[in-house]
Amino acid sequence: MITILSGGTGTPKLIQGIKEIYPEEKITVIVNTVENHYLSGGYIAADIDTVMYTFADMIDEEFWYGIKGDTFTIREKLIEMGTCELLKIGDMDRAIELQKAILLKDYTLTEVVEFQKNKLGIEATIIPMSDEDSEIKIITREHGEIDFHEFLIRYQCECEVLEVKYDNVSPSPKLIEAINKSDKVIIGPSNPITSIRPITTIEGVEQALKDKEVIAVSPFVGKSAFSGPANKFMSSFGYESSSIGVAKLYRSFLNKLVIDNQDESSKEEIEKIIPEAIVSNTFMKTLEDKINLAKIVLE
Ligand SMILES: C[C@H](OP(=O)(O)OP(=O)(O)OC[C@H]1O[C@@H](n2cnc3c(=O)[nH]c(N)nc32)[C@H](O)[C@@H]1O)C(=O)O
Ligand SMILES: O=c1nc2n(C[C@H](O)[C@H](O)[C@H](O)CO)c3cc(O)ccc3cc-2c(=O)[nH]1
Ligand SMILES: [Mg+2]
Repeated sequence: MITILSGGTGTPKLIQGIKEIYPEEKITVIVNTVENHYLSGGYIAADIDTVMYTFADMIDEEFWYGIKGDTFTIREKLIEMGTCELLKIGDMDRAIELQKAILLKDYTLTEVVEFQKNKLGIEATIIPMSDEDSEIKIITREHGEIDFHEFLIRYQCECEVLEVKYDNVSPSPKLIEAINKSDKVIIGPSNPITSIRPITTIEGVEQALKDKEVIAVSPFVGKSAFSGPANKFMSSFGYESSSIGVAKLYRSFLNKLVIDNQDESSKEEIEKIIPEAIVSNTFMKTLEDKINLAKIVLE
């Protein structure tokens, strides 16, 4: 049984490869919940929904959020009536969010996700990192403290990032047990600061990871992330935005780091920080790329 630590965009691509070659019922995914929030009566759990939609083969692969082919009738009517939502939410996606808000009145997020993933025919286990809500804030030079989604969407990540803040939350009931029971833990190429670190800094997680074979895929090539604001977030934490920075951030529990062919020259330096760096193609453009990378992390 394997456990995968996931955020949104990066790890779901790797999951697409893993689920082609590994029994889905033996996969557990622990998902970041740091950005979850209520919006327009629904409960947005962006990274959880991206992981669910990826397993259910309904993810919109242009944006890595939302459901492919979704319509936006409600959004358009809301705008016509003068209500603009920061997030672009499709009608089917909104149904999933509304159902979460309805069920969360009587059930925990862990229970709600279990119910919804079963309804979507998903055999993998999907566990929120916490059942507690938290808020992630970005401290910027230009606008002070702003919401994560304001930073991402309204300001298109263009601010100077001074700090990233999020609450410490308690682990969801099955989190530590999932890590302890797994033969291997895979940290996907998600944003190390806003997707992975919120999981690894939860009480008990780092200790549990130290007893496991942990392999990560770097979300960086050279000094840049493949996509998104990871560069700025790493720098704000004092880590270089590179695979070397990832090795340093995860050094207390990481056994292996998969780095891109273009970073071959960093292998020696990384192996002074963690036991092993594996050099491979880490660009996941095609399903074949994703399967090849999955074979490496499952070895
Ligand atoms: C805004 C975005 O957040 P989110 O959508 O939650 O994304 P993640 O934090 O899960 O992942 C972003 C992370 O993914 C890396 N990425 C994307 N495509 C690839 C790829 O083909 N190979 C590879 N090794 N990494 C990939 C990317 O560099 C990002 O850092 C966000 O925080 O970016
Ligand atoms: O950058 C955006 N991210 C959107 N996201 C993704 C999310 O806000 C973040 O980009 C990532 O999850 C960052 O972790 C959505 C997620 C959902 O679950 C539902 C709707 C959206 C809509 C947007 C959007 O319009 N723009
Ligand atoms: Mg995310």
